[in-house]
Amino acid sequence: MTDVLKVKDLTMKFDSKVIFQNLNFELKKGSMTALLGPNGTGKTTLINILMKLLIPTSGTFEFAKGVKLGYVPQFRNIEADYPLSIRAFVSLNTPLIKTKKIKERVTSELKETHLLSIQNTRMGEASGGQKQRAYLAQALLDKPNMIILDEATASLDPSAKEELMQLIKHLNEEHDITVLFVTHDVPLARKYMNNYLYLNHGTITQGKMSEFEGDYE
Ligand SMILES: Nc1ncnc2c1ncn2[C@@H]1O[C@H](COP(=O)(O)OP(=O)(O)OP(=O)(O)O)[C@@H](O)[C@H]1O
Repeated sequence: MTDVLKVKDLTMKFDSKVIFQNLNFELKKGSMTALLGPNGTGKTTLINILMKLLIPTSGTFEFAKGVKLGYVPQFRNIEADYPLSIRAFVSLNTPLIKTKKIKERVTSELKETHLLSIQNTRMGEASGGQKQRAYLAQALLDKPNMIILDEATASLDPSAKEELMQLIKHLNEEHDITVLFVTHDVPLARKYMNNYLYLNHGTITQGKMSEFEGDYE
């Protein structure tokens, strides 16, 4: 399998505080990788670097040619009175003038994320799982071939978690989307992911999810 991402000697410091040092890892095309690690070890910092929102102190990273990255944040700050429908929310980043082609893309992603039948429900009234799938649909509109999910299951109930993970599995298996999933949920990662990156004490360990024995203290 080819690499979609190569990280070499990546170091991040905030002033003199070292967050991590000399990280080296690769992600394979079509893999499903959990990025695990205790609170505050730098997972979000690493993702922000990969998304080019932060510049690392030193080291390099390179995505393979043709990699198109999608980012799915954890849903939050959607108040009960939030006025947009699920469909309008998913369409937020599309051009103002909605051509037939754009409308069809939105419909197709709503269908893919099991939201089509409730597309007119207000986001404020939607369940946590529905809101989270709306964020996923938004990211899928750009047709990414790799997605990064940041704690996307963190505040969902067990059945909404399973539905989201099944959907991610489907995207991986049927649409060949490479997955990097930031999570604290080790059982869920064991069930759905095949590899892990464990970020702790400023270094990273990589291996098979079935063999993961991280220390979360
Ligand atoms: N802009 C910044 N300036 C200074 N320190 C920062 C900055 N951003 C993050 N940090 C520090 O870097 C460390 C890593 O933070 P980060 O949010 O990346 O951790 P995390 O592993 O994602 O944590 P969590 O699991 O709680 O989300 C923390 O100690 C944090 O306080």
